[in-house]
Amino acid sequence: MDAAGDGQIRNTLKNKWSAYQERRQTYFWVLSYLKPYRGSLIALIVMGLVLALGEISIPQFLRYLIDVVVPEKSNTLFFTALAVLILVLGLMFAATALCNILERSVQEKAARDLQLSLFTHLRKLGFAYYEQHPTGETLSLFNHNLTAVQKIYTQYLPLIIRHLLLILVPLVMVLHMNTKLTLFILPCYFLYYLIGPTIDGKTAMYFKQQTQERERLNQKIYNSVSSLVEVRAFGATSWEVGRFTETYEQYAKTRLGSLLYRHLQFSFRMTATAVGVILMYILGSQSITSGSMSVGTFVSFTIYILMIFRSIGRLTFQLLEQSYCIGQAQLLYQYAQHKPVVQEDRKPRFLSDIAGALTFSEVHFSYRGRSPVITGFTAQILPGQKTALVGTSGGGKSTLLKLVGRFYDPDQGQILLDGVPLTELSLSQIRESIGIVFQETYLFGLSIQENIRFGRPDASQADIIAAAKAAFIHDFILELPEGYDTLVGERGIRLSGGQKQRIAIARMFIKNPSIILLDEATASLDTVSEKAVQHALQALLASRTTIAVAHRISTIRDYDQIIVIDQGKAVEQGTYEELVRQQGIFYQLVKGEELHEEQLGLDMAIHT
Ligand SMILES: Nc1ncnc2c1ncn2[C@@H]1O[C@H](COP(=O)(O)OP(=O)(O)OP(=O)(O)O)[C@@H](O)[C@H]1O
Repeated sequence: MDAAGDGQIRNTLKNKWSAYQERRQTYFWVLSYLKPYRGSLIALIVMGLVLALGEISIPQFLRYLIDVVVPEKSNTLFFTALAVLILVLGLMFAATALCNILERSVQEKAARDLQLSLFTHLRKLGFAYYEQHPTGETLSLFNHNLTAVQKIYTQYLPLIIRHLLLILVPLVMVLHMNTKLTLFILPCYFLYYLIGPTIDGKTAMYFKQQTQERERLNQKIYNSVSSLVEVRAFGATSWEVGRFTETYEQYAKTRLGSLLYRHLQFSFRMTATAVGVILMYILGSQSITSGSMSVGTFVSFTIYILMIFRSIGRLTFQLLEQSYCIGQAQLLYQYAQHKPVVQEDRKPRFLSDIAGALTFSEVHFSYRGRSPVITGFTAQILPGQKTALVGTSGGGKSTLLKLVGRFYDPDQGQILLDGVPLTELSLSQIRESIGIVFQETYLFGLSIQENIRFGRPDASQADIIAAAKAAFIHDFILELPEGYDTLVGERGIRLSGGQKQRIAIARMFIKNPSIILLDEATASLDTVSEKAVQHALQALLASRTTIAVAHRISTIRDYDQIIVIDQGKAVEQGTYEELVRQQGIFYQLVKGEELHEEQLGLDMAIHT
């Protein structure tokens, strides 16, 4: 074999080894959530053993009944055997009930702990994770993959031990009863393994594909629901339905393949079992006629053999299912290993009071694997000063806001808050002292009151009303059918973009941060709504440090400083008047906007 072939084999082996290692780590990671419930697990295993021993003892009773009690025609013996049988069955019944209760409780608790730790992790991953991972993918992880992990907890671990026992003990019994017959029959069952592994491999492959297709389908459903309005507005319903059907067909195809191979698996296993059973009856009847085996022994032999076949079948099925479930759990494991892009300092600093001075010193930043977005940005923002960021689209304005909120860290350079690098400050203090108003406001499907209280959960009713008044939304709220208790969102009333923005501003009043970041907060509003929101914003921004990404230059005339950003750098800096006087890029932007507004006015005049 040549060196290239050698290298290929080595690579394949290496890949297989690392895949095995990851599966092993995933399995132990899933099991680690069982640690607090060790006691219950041991009880489950003990109960499983009782059940298995009970099952194993029943054929012995039958043998005794057929070979001893029936020929002797003794009532005493019959009733004694019956009483013992009832006792055993009663014990088995109690053990089954206890097993079920314990199993449920362990499953629920471990799954709850896992879910909780994954949710906490999702919060830690924060903004950067949401930006890079589609919501459908995360939903699928939390629904489908989590259910698969729950299965590992419940059925498999205690059941595997029970089935192992139900194979080994009957095996010893049948070998002891009739070694020759056992050695003839058992290999038949393993006929399955001549072709079984190929079928198993195909089943696993289809199952994996099915999972991937299901994820794609979930994402598609999520996108379709989210884009319902746009799709209708564009009259693109048939295009959307076509795309949906295509994704669904692909999913259905892999699901069918997966089902087909599962059925094949089942049928081949049944055939192999049937061959064994037929052989057992032929050879067994010969042994009875020749007198080398009693009828009772043959009956219990048959039950033990069937017990072995059934338990091997179940065990293989469970091991396979477990292997699929580990495949599913792997995605959750990978997700749990995701490191947040922003890590809190081991000993974070906590400032007693935040004045709100921000310093950007030679900041460089690029999104992972992308070309640089911020390329040496330097600026100074004094406490309470209002700064606007303007510039061409894609210049890095929103990215700078994300860096101030510490959703990402600069690759080089520093951002300081009141003279302390953001990286040294406690993350919770940064989040508390910064308020962000986005272009789109998300309102929870709760009352208006709760939506405002979101800014500070311990706020009183009086604080909420004061905040709503400050945001010029109080009068509007009072006109609603249930005032502050009116539900908003999909199940409640619909609010206009401007009304939502003013609720977001009321939230900020309640939160009372020292720094406000505005990301084109009024860009999508009409002129009337914009005026109302601007009014509320002016009140909010008074004496707070503000950085606003401005869409309309007319809204930032009174700002203390305007920074023009081009390709991640501050290229012009000054007040509105100073920048206009410079006649540089900002001057061009102002002229462009004036021209645009003139054009708009002209168009309106023509149409009216
Ligand atoms: N999460 C992200 N991952 C990768 N690239 C991103 C991400 N967010 C933004 N970018 C890219 O970074 C560059 C700067 O984007 P940014 O949104 O900061 O610009 P902007 O000046 O705010 O633009 P606009 O005025 O159009 O909102 C763009 O090229 C954009 O495609």
